[in-house]
Amino acid sequence: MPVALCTMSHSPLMGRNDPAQTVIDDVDTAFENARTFIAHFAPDLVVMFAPDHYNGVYYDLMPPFCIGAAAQSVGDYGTEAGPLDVDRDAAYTVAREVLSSGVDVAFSERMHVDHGFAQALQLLVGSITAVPTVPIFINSVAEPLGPVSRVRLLGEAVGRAAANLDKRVLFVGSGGLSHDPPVPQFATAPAEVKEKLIDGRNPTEAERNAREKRVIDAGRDFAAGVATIAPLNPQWDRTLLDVLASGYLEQVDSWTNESFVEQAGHSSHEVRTWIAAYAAMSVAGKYRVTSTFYREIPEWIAGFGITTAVSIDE
Ligand SMILES: O=C(O)/C=C/c1cccc(O)c1O
Ligand SMILES: [Fe+2]
Repeated sequence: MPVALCTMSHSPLMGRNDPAQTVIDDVDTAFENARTFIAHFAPDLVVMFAPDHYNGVYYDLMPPFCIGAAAQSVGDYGTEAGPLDVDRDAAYTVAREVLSSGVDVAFSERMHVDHGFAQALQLLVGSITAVPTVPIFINSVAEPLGPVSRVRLLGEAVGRAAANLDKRVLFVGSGGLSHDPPVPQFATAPAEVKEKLIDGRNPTEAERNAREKRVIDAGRDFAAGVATIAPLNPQWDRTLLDVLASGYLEQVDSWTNESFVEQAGHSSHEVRTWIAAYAAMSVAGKYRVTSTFYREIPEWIAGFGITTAVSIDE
């Protein structure tokens, strides 16, 4: 069965702190093209790699990776809340293959997910229930992180599992590229924030609003050039896009986690989701990137990219 790929940056600041209309139009066109690509491919199953931002997964138990056999969207930033349409059988099959490959992955019968999953599903396929999905969480914010080579191996193992599903599988990666939104760091957070990072599930409406306002304000300041967060790095972003398109994914193995932060900001670790998706795609053989959109969008605190790819042998 054929496989295909779509990777995209997400940003909850879309629609909340927007850039010029011409930029929005370009992004809308790129998403329209991605949706057309996906509709043409007609996936039976979406296997989605995405991070969390302390909305669903906390330091009370922080796995590097987690496969969901059932998942609930928390509905942060106005994204769709409620259960995803998870293909439980496929999730178990994928988990068995990944574990037997020697990549230790957590497994959940009630995974909680945030805008990292929900926004991507809504933008690409219309809703969190539009297409059966296997959600795979990749920790991209909570130190300590394992080496990025493990993410590549996770992706390959998922790709092998997908090949045995007898389904048209679309791999999706949601996150990145260079960006440094004000997501708290455990090591430097004050005690009361630390507690929320350990066990912050079900915040009050006031708590959620305050948190979201802080990020929206940071987007405004960043676009105005007065924020203290790290700059976007379009050169780093383009290099990553080139590496992913080249098919020689082992190149990322030598990239240290420190180099991600230094060059592209703390949340650049979210590109782990893209690396996993491309690695999954690589299992089916050579692939061709069929579209690439890239734009620096400070208002959304994002080096913002969207790519699609198909197998060459398809
Ligand atoms: O509020 C958060 O936790 C994260 C917000 C954000 C902002 C910009 C780009 C992203 O990928 C984000 O997750
Ligand atoms: Fe994010």
